[in-house]
Amino acid sequence: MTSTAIENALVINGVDKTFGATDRPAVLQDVSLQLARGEFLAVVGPSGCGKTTLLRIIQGLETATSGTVELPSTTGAAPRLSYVFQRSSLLPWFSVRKNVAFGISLKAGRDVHGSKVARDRAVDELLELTGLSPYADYLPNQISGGMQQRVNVARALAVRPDVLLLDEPFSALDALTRERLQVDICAILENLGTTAVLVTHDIREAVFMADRVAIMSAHPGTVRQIVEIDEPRPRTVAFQHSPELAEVERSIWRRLHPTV
Ligand SMILES: Nc1ncnc2c1ncn2[C@@H]1O[C@H](COP(=O)(O)OP(=O)(O)OP(=O)(O)O)[C@@H](O)[C@H]1O
Repeated sequence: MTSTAIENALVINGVDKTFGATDRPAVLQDVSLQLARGEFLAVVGPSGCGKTTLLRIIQGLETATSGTVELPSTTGAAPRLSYVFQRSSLLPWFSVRKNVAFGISLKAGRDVHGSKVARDRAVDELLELTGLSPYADYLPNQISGGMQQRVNVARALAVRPDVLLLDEPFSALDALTRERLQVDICAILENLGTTAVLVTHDIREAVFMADRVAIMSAHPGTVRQIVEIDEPRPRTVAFQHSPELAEVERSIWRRLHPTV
């Protein structure tokens, strides 16, 4: 494997996807994307263009009809992927702490922490990083929707994923909670150097959080353009409401609505 390939955490090459019979229209066509380690890519596009299907193919929940998805490993160990969904997927009878720890025990066969002490320390650090320490002993139904999504992210990060997949993670939240989480999760991923792919309908969110935004079109779903976001990370609240962000947001919106 070349050093360029190893520097990439994810390489998607010419992925096509057709559900069912091959004479059905393709959902994805010739999708190619590369993510450098630590990079944050957002994917935007019209409803039904195949964004979730693409994440599911990366995760291995669907197989591509053709094309490849590679997760180059630097250590020889199998790469780890974590997925955060739109809605909270916490176990209601487990405390916040146990839910985060559960993320690790789920992948016990590939434990990255080595010992129980190291695992407990990793959970403590994640609770601290995500601002959840005061709520460690609460049950999911005793905390807000925003806090529940923090727990979901902490649980996904507990296995130290090589690539974190985020599928509309904030869309069920109110605007203020969403903005706060965008800032905090951005800072956490930057701090940990986590490579991430975010699927979102919210162009502003994509521009605020990502290093690059892939714009997809539908029928078939394909990557039309990739926009570099020329703003250092971690991103600040000032950038979230800046004219620069609004301008990039507008230009992506226009590309998604060429006839308006
Ligand atoms: N298991 C499946 N079987 C058949 N068709 C499917 C399956 N999963 C997805 N599709 C189809 O693939 C297309 C893309 O769906 P997908 O959910 O990936 O789009 P999306 O861009 O994420 O949409 P949205 O933005 O509305 O969430 C849709 O037409 C959908 O009906």
